[in-house]
Amino acid sequence: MPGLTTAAPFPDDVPTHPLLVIDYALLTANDIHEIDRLWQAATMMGFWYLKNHGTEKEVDGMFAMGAETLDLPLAEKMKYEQGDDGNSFGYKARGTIATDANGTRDCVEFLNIAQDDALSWPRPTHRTYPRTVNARMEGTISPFVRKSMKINQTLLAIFEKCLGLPDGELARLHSQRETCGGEARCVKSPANQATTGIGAHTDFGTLTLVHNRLGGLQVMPPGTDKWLYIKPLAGHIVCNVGDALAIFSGGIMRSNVHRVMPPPGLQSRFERYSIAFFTRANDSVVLRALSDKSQMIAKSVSQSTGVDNNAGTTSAEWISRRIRKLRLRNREGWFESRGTEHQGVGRRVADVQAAA
Ligand SMILES: O=C(O)CCC(=O)C(=O)O
Ligand SMILES: [Fe+2]
Repeated sequence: MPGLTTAAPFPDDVPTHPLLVIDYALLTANDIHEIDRLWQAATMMGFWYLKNHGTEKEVDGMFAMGAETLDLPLAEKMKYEQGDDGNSFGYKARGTIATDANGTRDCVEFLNIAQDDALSWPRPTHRTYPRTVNARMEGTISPFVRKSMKINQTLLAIFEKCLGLPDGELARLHSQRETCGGEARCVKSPANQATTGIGAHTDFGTLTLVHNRLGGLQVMPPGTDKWLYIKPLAGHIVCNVGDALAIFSGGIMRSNVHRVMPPPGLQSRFERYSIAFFTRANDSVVLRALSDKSQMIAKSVSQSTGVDNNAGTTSAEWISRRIRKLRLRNREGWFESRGTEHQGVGRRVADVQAAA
């Protein structure tokens, strides 16, 4: 099954970044030491591995669903294309978004399924999907979405405490009573590529869960200008903080730059599939530091001179703007796709590309 077999081992002669491995079972058992390690990972690097999460069966199903769907004829997939207006849900064809400021075309295609559609199935909340998605909605996609939401709710409940926020404050911004931009994604990169799959970026939302079997995901650790691979570890999720959480926390939590390159070594000869789940705030939530709810956040904001922690837009506008500006048809606005330019991330990405 595509994406399920390790086609070739991850090479041991490429530079990798060793993320902290966090044990989900220990987090749910309220283990103080593990919570401390999670907090360290979320604030210093913004990325960590998560083990013992109990979603392996659903993840296998998602790889199979993604491969079935992305193997459909292009004409069939194009009926569901996300378009140039900033919609995230649906199919994104290859070569439609820019991987850098010069407008270099991406080489990946992906499928985004809205969390809200998976939860309201069989009634669509946002849109409809190809038949291969519908066939697996009940048995695979909805269970995957529910389990991924549960994991992120657990992580957010921990972050609330660490940030000195009242109980339920982050949960309230991610309520199931209102629509949100949360989505499940399957990304497919063709074999034997020489160019960037997904350009340097930070994620738009709150938290991201990534399931990888082949390498290709890279991070640039803070304070460096080097791209390092994240080695896929069997059964481990790669988790990362997105821009919305960095903003809510007044910059205490880190939304780190990453990108997707062709898999390293012999792995490059194979198609690469990855599965991701993006937790994003409710559409009407205004992205701003929660200074009025936490002294710790207020202090961080007051100490960070020159950093504007208010995006000044709602979550829905923020996501829509960034997706719209990534599309090649709207190329002139590429820098506006960066999102956290007000925090220096946009400049950091630009510097990286200028130096490359
Ligand atoms: O495919 C991956 O490993 C990561 C994908 C990613 O960064 C994204 O879709 O935002
Ligand atoms: Fe990402």
